[in-house]
Amino acid sequence: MADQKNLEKSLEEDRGVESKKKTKKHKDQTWAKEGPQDPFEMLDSLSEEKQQEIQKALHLFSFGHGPPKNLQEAQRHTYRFWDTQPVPKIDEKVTSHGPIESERPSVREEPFSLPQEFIWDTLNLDNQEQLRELCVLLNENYTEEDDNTLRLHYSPQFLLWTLCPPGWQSQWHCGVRVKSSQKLVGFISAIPATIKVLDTDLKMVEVNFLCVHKKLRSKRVAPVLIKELTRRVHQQGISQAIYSTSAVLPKPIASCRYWHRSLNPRKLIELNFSSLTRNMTLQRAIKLNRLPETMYVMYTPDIVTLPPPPRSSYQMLHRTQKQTKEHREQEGGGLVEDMGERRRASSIASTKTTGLRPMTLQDMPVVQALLREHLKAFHLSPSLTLEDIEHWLLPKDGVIDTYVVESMAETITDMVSFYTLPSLALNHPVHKGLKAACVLYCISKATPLLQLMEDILIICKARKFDVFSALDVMDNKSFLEPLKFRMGDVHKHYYLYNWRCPEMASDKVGVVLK
Ligand SMILES: CCCCCCCCCCCCCC(=O)SCCNC(=O)CCNC(=O)[C@H](O)C(C)(C)COP(=O)(O)OP(=O)(O)OC[C@H]1O[C@@H](n2cnc3c(N)ncnc32)[C@H](O)[C@@H]1OP(=O)(O)O
Repeated sequence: MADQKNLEKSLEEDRGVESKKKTKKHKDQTWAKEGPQDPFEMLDSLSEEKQQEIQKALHLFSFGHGPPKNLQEAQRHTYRFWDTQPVPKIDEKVTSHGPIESERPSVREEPFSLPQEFIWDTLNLDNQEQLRELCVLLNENYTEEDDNTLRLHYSPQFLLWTLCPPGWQSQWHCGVRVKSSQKLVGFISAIPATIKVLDTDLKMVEVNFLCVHKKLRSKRVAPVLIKELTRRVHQQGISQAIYSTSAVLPKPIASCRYWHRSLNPRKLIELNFSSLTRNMTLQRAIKLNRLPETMYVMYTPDIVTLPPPPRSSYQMLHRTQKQTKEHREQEGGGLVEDMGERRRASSIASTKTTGLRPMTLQDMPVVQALLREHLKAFHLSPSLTLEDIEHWLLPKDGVIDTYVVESMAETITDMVSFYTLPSLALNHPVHKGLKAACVLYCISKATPLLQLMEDILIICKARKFDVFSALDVMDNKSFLEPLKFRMGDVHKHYYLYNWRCPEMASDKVGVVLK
């Protein structure tokens, strides 16, 4: 409460600062000083009350509020900030590829200025309290919920996974705090990545989690965060970045779309995540989305303990509930050991694929080779070291899952990985939240892709995921419709900073930005 008051107070003070900024003397201290004179600058010279009235009116006409949502809006929009950056213009026809600014930029030593009520703070995510603060900022401000029903809910483990991969740098976890209360009100992050664009490998950063507290919106904070992060990345000698947004900015290199497969149709409808179309009743939706009956056994020491499965392990575990019960009664004691490794294993009664199992540490080199070969087909793809594979793909509870298919010849022929993204249901009388699985990579060399993906859906349903989401990138289009995914409303536009590249179709994209 006290924090809230402080923030509101600081925002009022910020307005005071803004009016001071109208004088030439203070112009350098504006949140963002990037563009030529335009109608927005004229708006700035009006009183705060008048500006708010005009903003409300513009919002009512869905015009000029927030960045454009589609290409038509983008063509009418004046990009005050983006038109000053090394990115192609929105209407530019890009036919060549290469850097936009090839000279090494001179990097200023000092951070960009903030109004005096705010300070920069590099977050230390090893510190539990700071990690918690970041969760709070993102969980309360990252999702734009129109109807207030669902809000993304990032866990500390998820943020550590996305923000601290091999080579991460704490200065790229860039926060803004209110000086007086120390409340975290802004954030932007970068992580290192090597991305192949067409045939060029580029060391760059992936930028994500740009977030400004809801009470500080439309005050040009975002451009300052972006410029400050750019400065910090330039300091490390890196001049390119990749990022994705649902907004249309200058200028997408690819435009992708989310698709969703209902695993729990009743809940998704009750939560307004999906809706019933004409001629579709709830019963029909349930029937339509039904998957082969599943029986899921979690072999963890505290749930059920079994002796080592035989070499052809996962087949043996495909048994009926009755058989499993009998087996449990006969055996008991001992931990699941597979190929000498103590581990938590899972099995599904009705999956079809022989040898489908969770990935382990020993699989890493083969998975790396499989991915490397698979990603060659795309125009935009990451190069992943063994350390990256371990970080990004090795299963972590509630964060990332990877399943592989081990053939009788003991080689890994196929793999599917997906991460977990929970949402919180706000003020819902029955449901607390929603659990989504989001696919990263699907590679099928021996198993038909449709069969493999159906098995993954069965696993996800048994593991209580409510929905399985996929972008229409890589080969995903080939299984989306056959497996009854429905096209979502949200687009994901991909961008490169300081790199010109002709637009590519979504199925040429081999990178999934979290
Ligand atoms: C070499 C290294 C380079 C590193 C940097 C590479 C570039 C990285 C780029 C960042 C990649 C991020 C990837 C992700 O994280 S995408 C996720 C973005 N975050 C959210 O959607 C969370 C909820 N929203 C918010 O927190 C705010 O609405 C944000 C912070 C998004 C904007 O705050 P606000 O609404 O208060 O606006 P403003 O008055 O401060 O600023 C208005 C200006 O900002 C432009 N804008 C609006 N939204 C975005 C957006 N998502 N990416 C880039 N620019 C954006 C907008 O067009 C306008 O510029 P222009 O139209 O006048 O030109």
